[in-house]
This record gives sequence, C-alpha cells and structure tokens, in this order.
Amino acid sequence: MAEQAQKRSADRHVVYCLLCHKPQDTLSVHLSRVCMKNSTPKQREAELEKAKVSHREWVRHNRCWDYNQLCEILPDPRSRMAMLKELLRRGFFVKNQPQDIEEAEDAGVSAVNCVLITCLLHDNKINTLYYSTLKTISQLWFYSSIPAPGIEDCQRILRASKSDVLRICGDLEMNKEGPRTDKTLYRYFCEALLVFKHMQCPQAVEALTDEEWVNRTEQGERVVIGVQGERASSMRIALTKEEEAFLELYFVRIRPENLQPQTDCNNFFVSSDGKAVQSVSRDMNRLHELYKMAPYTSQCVRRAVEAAAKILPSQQKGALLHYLGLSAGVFQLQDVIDAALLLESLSSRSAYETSLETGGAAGGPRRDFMAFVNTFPVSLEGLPPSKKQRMEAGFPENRVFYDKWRASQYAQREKHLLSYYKLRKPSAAKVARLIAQEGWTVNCPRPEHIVQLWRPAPKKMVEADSFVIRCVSEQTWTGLAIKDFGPPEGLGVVATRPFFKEDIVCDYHGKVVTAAEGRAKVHSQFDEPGYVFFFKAGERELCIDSQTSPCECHPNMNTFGRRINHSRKMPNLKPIHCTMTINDQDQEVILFKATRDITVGTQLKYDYGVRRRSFQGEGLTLDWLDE
Ligand SMILES: C[S@@+](CC[C@H](N)C(=O)[O-])C[C@H]1O[C@@H](n2cnc3c(N)ncnc32)[C@H](O)[C@@H]1O
Repeated sequence: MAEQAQKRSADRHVVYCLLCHKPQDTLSVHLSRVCMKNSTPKQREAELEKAKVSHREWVRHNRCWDYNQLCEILPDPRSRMAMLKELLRRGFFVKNQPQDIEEAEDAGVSAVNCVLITCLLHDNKINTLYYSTLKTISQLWFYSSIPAPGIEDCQRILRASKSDVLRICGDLEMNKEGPRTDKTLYRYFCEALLVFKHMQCPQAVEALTDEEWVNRTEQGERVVIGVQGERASSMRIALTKEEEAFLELYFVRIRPENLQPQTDCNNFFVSSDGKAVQSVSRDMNRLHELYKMAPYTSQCVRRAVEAAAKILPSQQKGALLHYLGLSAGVFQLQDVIDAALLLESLSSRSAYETSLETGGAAGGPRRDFMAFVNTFPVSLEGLPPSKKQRMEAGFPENRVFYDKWRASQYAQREKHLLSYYKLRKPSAAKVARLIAQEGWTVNCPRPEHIVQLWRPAPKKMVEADSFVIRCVSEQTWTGLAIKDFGPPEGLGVVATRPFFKEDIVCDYHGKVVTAAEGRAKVHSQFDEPGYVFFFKAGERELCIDSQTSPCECHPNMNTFGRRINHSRKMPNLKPIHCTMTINDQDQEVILFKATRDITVGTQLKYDYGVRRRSFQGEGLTLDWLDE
C-alpha cells in the first residue's frame, strides 16, 4: 500500500493554480474545494486545462532566459547581477550568462582583475590570454572600477575589419567568387555598422526587414531607414551614403545566395542556412573573436553614448533616446538625420568616419571639434559662431559643431549653477534669481532642470567642504529652531526653512569620548535624558558627549543636534559619520542628512537606534522609543 502511495505521489504533477498562484498536487480537487467551489464542473475543467497549458508553456519556453535579454532590460550591472542570481536561485536557466559570477563578485578577485585592468588601460587591447579569462569587456568593466569604454573604443572593431571588408567588396564587384567565410564576415560587418555606429540594439537589427530596406529614403547626404513603408519599423536610422553602399551590396549580392526557396524569410539579415539571423549579439562576439578583440557589447556602446550625451541639453538627449530606440515617438525624416549627426558628433574624434572616408581634399573642411573649440572657445558668456564665421574658418556649414558648441556651453552653465549649491538643494526660484543675475537669456538651463540635476555631494566632498567645516566648528547652522513640545518629548528642533532630501542639516555637536566613557556618563546621570551619541569609527567605539550645555567651546550657544528627538517609524534625518579636518586636527563628526523633503515647521527626528527591549526591562515604560 505504502509503495503504491509513494508511486502515486511521484506520478503526481504539480500544477500552479492560475487563480491563487499556488502550486497544487491535484489541481482539479483544489479548484472544486477552494478557488472554484461555486463553479460548474465544466468551468473547472476549462480552468484546469488552461492551467495545464500555461504550465507546459512555462516549462517549454519560459523557464529559460537569455543573459543578453537581461542586459537590455536591466542596463544597470548591479541590478542585473542581483536579478541573475535570483533567477538562478529560483531554478531558471540562463544562457549566455557571464562566467564566474560568484568569483568575480567576490572582492578577492580584484587582484586578478587589477592585472587585467592595468593591461587593458596601458595597452588598450586585450591579448588572447586575457581574453580567454573574460567573456566580454562589459564583464571586466562591471567587476572593476576602470572607466567605461567610450564610443570610439566600441567602434574599434569597425576599423579593424574595414580593410578586409573593402577587399571583399572589391571581390564582389568583380564577380570573384570568394569563400563563404568572407560573406559571413561581410554580413557581420554590416550588422556591426548598425550596432556600433548607429547604436541599434541587436534585436532591432535582427528585426530589420527587406521591406524597410527597399523603402529607405534618400535625403541629402543621408539615407534614412524606417520612416517610410507600411509597417511599424524596428529602427529609424540615417546612414551615410557609404554605409548604404555596404548594406546594399550585402542585400543584392550575399543575401539572395542565402535565401532558401522554401522558407519565407523577410528579414534583412539572413544566415547561411536561409533563416533570419537569430542572434546579432552572437555575431558581434564572433566578429570580435575573428580579430582577437575582446567583444564590446551593444550595451557597451549604448552606455558610452549615454555617458557622452550627459553634456547635451535634455531635448537633444531625448532625440538620441529616440534614435537608439529607447523611447517611442513620431519621427520625421529630418529628426532622424539630426539625431544621427548628433550621435556622430558625440564621438570626440570619429576615427571610424575618417578612416572609412577616402579623406577630404587638402584644404577641405576641417572636421575636428577640438579644432573648432580652439577657434571658437566655449565660454559661459559667449555666443556660438554664426554660419558665416564657421565657414570662413574652414568648418562645415552644417550645424553639428555649432550644436555641440552650444551643448558644451549649456553643460558649463549647468555646472556653474550647480556649483553654488554644494551642500543643499536649491529651490527653482533661487536658481531663477541666479540665472537672472548672470544675464543669460538663450542656451540657458531651466531652473527646474538644475533642481532636478542637483545631487548630494559624496561623503568625501562633504568632509572637505569648507562651508560644512565652518558650520561644524562654529555651530552656524541655519534654518533650525529649538521648540518646546511639552512632556514627554520636551524640547525638540523644527525646520524654519525647507530642507530637501539629502541636505546636510546640522551635526551632533559635543565632545568625542570613548564609548566606555559615554556609557559611564549615562549611568551617572540616571534620572536625566541622555545627551550622548554612540557610533563606530572603523574599529573604534566612540561617543559624542553633549551632556553639558552650553558646551565649553560655544558657551553662548544652545546647539541643535543634542535637542533632536527620536522617531523609529517616521524619521526625517539620518546620522552619517565623517572625519573632518578642523583647525588642522582630524575630528570624528556626526552629520544629520535629510532622508526626505522637510517643510517649514516640521520637527526633525532621527532613529536613536535603541528599542525598549534594548534596556532589558528597565526601559519598558519608554513607549516612545518604539514609535
Ligand atoms: C537627546 S534628548 C532630545 C532632546 C530632549 N527632548 C530635550 O528636551 O532636551 C533625548 C531625550 O528626549 C526625549 N525624547 C526624545 N524623543 C522622544 C520622543 N519621540 N518622545 C518622547 N520623548 C522623547 C527623551 O526624554 C530622551 O531621553
């Protein structure tokens, strides 16, 4: 009997109930007893069937993830790694995942990576030995703190493969039958143009259709794909004439050879088995492998664009996002061309362009933005050169450098405005006043934009900030007042001006003593509230003693930190430990940072970090500690 039962249970198939999302040994029984007890047998049967179909679908298709897909969804490496680990923990399969996740995440591996990184930085290329250790550059980049690759780095593969591709072009044009591998290499190169030059995601490249190609539109020096035709397009890009020629040669000479009569493939990129190219990412890896280069991924180049685009005004950033397919929107032909030009201008020295082009005639237009800014220096106050000035100085008449000049000035202005607000977030009105003082009327950041851009200074900067140092040493914090809230709270501190999240509000002023001395002080003042703040500075256990007020160093002052009351559930401040050099001496300081926006009149509170139970019985009456 027992054996039979065991067999039966082993045969049982666990299926998730789609209504309560719980696994069920016998779903039919569960439905009739729980989730569908008031339904008819027919309805339950239908539900059971649905659940089985869903279950099969999940097992067959949805249990398997592709790491490249995770990269697209979660560009932030840390979140992605966390997600990857979680998926693996939950029993999903993840193909193309980076190797040695655990090992590389472990700080201990940094020594190995340091060697690799040093080589990479010095040499700017990875030899095969290092390459075999690392799967992708983004992996190295993620696990280390080396600067992310720039656009040009990611485009190196185009330069490396160019001479072979030109040779293949020659062969094709002379109807010389080359080896199959040449044709595959040529296809890789065409895909790479879209991935690394036009920063399209691999999926969009895979989805490009023959119809989109034949409906491309020529406008001036550019050829635009994806704004004509019936179907919603996978990409909208503006190719140069030369790039179009590369792709057209592939389209008329290589693609037809790959197409199989029986298969109905309308994708632009077709592999040698007649099917649509399945993984452009894989093709890109192979292309890099062929040239013994560690593979940059499409995420690398897209991140590089994002980094380079930081200097651009938000409107231009938006145009780039459209171009990269990261945001939806209506696209006009000219928008696509403008975005393509902008993208090109982001690469400080578009080496790929210069090497692909036959080179301008001597004395022809100079294309280098560095030369442009040398001639027309970017300044906070100046105006960009007019078209006439640009042309007279030998630069192209188009607006690429002009736009880039304006973007640089805009970025300078942003930086300049933000430099006024190192410690505390400004209000939009305050920034507007500053802009008015500067007298800027065009190419000027919006006050709200500056407020949005404002970021709290990193701890290191706060520690070195002369304003904070002065406030700490002289206790000149503003925007605060001590108020009597009556029993049981007693005195507390309220805001008399708005504070924004991340603002430094004040410090916990007092004498730094050891934790043991602090504890002794608390015990000796049994009946009084404790004005002490315990903390750890590395291995040292310390305490700020502010029991005595006024303190010796500020005999005429009532300092704020010691009067701030406690809240466990709704604190609006967070203490942070810093080491500051005050009067040439290192001093341990506790600063309070706002954890949310604080309006005028709000009482400031932080979590003392002790609970009633911390007092082992003695503090049972201190209800407020747990509130
Ligand atoms: C560092 S002092 C804060 C300032 C104090 N309220 C005063 O009047 O000087 C800590 C003491 O304040 C009181 N306290 C702080 N937070 C409180 C709260 N949420 N409710 C009631 N009393 C509180 C307790 O008596 C505590 O021992």
